Amino acid sequence: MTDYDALLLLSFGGPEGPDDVMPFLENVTRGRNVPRERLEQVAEHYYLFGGVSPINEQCRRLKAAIEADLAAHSIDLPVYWGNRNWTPYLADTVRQMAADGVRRAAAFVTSAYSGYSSELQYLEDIARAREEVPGAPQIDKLPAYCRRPGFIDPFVDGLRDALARLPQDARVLFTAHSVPLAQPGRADYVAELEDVAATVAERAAPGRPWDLVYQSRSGPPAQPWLEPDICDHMEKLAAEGVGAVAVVPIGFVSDHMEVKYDLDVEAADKAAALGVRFERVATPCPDPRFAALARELVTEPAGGAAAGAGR
Ligand SMILES: CC1=C(CCC(=O)O)c2cc3nc(cc4[nH]c(cc5[nH]c(cc1n2)c(C)c5CCC(=O)O)c(CCC(=O)O)c4C)C(CCC(=O)O)=C3C
Ligand SMILES: [Fe+2]
Repeated sequence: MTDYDALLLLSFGGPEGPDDVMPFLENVTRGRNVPRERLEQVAEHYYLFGGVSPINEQCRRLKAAIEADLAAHSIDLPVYWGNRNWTPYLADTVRQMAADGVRRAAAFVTSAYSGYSSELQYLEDIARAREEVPGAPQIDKLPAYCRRPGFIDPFVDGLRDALARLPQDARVLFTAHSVPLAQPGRADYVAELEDVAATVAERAAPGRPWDLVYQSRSGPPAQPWLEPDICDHMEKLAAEGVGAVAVVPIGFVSDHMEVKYDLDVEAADKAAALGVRFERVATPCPDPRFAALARELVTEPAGGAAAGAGR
């Protein structure tokens, strides 16, 4: 049972073709102090994939999987999809929800953690979109879900499988998006990442050494961000004689560009150059347990209460 009359899948958005790439990057970085040089580099990552971000297809599949899971549990709840940085833009989705008579929606965000980029910025998106739309529904963001089994269990299974393919001395590297040290909510974000890493390590590889590393940093070089960077860390491990790594992208719910490029291309190439075997564990999003998580959160009595937006 649920008090809500709609579920909103809220995501980051991504380009759908080469002409979308620069306008998308300008949307993402407006007012955010990211050097032009960095934007041009990141644009190349998207061009390598035809200018198409994997995140949109992931969202379409996730929406379909959530709809199928709700139907299988006889829960009659329409699912909408809106993004921060690209079509379908959140404000347009909220306008459609209002036109359809939605009064109270729960938002499931494609980020599992607390902190500014992962949670607070999505609350700002919701507030801004509601301001733009007369008669907008109430929208409660569902709580951060990084400690829930629907998010953790697929990583545990994936890490066990990866380690089975690697030599006994393989090191486990848990990786997440870096953020500036000065970012609001950074301490909560790091505490959750450490907790998730420790939980997954304990269950999939008890006693084996592991490290938490960061990736995809941007911003001016003089600004301190969370470290160590995954590539720098692999260099250090290689020098210490580590010959294999199992890389667990705990910072991501699905195969975003940071996974498909920054890990599968950049970090994998780095590992190859160092002579280190590299196995990247899958993200949870294609797993049915992850789609079920949206239903679990929206049907829990406390579901929307933990982090309300726009009451
Ligand atoms: C913590 C975090 C997450 C995880 C939480 C979540 O999932 O929301 C995340 C997700 C994502 N970040 C994404 C893309 C980008 N992020 C950028 C820039 C930035 N990210 C930051 C942090 C995070 N980002 C930060 C502190 C910046 C600096 C500028 C700013 O303070 O905003 C830039 C600009 C270029 C660059 O600097 O790299 C791009 C293109 C995509 C889409 C990828 C795709 O297309 O598949 C996704 C899912
Ligand atoms: Fe980002």
